[in-house]
Amino acid sequence: MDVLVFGAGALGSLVGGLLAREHAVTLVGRDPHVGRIREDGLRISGEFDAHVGPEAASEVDGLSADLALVTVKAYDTAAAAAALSGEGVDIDLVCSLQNGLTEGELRAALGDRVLAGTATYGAELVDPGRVRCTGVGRVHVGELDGGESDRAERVAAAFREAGLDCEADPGMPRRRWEKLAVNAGINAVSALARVRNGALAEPPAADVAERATREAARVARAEGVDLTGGDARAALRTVVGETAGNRSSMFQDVRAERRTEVDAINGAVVERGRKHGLETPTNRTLAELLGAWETARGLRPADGDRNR
Ligand SMILES: NC(=O)c1ccc[n+]([C@@H]2O[C@H](COP(=O)([O-])OP(=O)(O)OC[C@H]3O[C@@H](n4cnc5c(N)ncnc54)[C@H](O)[C@@H]3O)[C@@H](O)[C@H]2O)c1
Ligand SMILES: CC(C)(CO)[C@@H](O)C(=O)[O-]
Repeated sequence: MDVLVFGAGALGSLVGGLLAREHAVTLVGRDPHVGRIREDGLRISGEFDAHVGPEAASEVDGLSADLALVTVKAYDTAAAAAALSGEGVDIDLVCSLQNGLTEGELRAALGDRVLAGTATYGAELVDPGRVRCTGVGRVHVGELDGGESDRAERVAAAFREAGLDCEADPGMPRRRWEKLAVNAGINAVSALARVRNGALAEPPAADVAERATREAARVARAEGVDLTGGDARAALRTVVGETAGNRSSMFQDVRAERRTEVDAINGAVVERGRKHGLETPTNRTLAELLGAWETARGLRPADGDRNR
């Protein structure tokens, strides 16, 4: 399979680098990472030990692929969608492995070529040309609206050929919403309280996290997804327990003074809830507080366009 990875940062470099052991891969990213990969290949450390030689580019013009994986941060999705739907690029299928609800933007630009994906691998870019796998997880891929899918099965088989743990899932809407509900509970709460995930097992942080997760499950049900508040809270507690020693990605972003994905996580819960006439006060407060911090730090566009 010819695979293009749009957004060769931590996750994209890890997944793309592992796929490059078996498939023709082009990593699309930015210098100095792209330049180093061209000169010396990509080194993968941590849970894997590999030195691979994918193609690397900083533009998609002139590229073609059977599959494009989208691994930019959620707030760069619009730019990814615009690039991948451009005239100079020829892509058959697109699959996001991002956190947050980003498929709407991708589908608007790329139509029914878009598959849903989730990834629970842990990745960290340690230096240009070097990525570390901090945890072996699993990739799930499937139709945005759910159902059996030959094309998702083909993608999953290609991932497995390269030694990645990957399954096609006919229940991607529920899987996406459950992951969103867990991220809604963990990420902003841990980032604002400046605590590792394990601190969300105890009140009062646990109460805030559970409220955010329960609100997300209520919105999911309004969207037609079969996710109870109890199931979502059970998933939250499991992930908090399994990742007790981790700093969430949003806590890491705040520590590094980077823009967070709060708009695509808690903000998405608020916006989808509003469409259904549902109040989501905990998610709204979390999104507003992190938004205020990002604005004060000059990290988000001043015009209020959340997705730029
Ligand atoms: N890192 C992980 O362990 C992990 C695990 C699961 C899910 N995720 C999700 O995956 C997504 C990516 O996370 P990450 O940690 O890899 O982020 P990252 O910031 O390391 O990687 C994103 C990369 O995209 C590049 N990029 C952005 N716009 C671009 C453009 N127009 N052209 C070329 N390159 C561009 C950036 O330069 C950056 O290197 C997020 O939604 C995150 O929540 C990450
Ligand atoms: C599962 C998770 C919350 C663990 O830290 C992760 O998705 C994250 O940090 O974004």
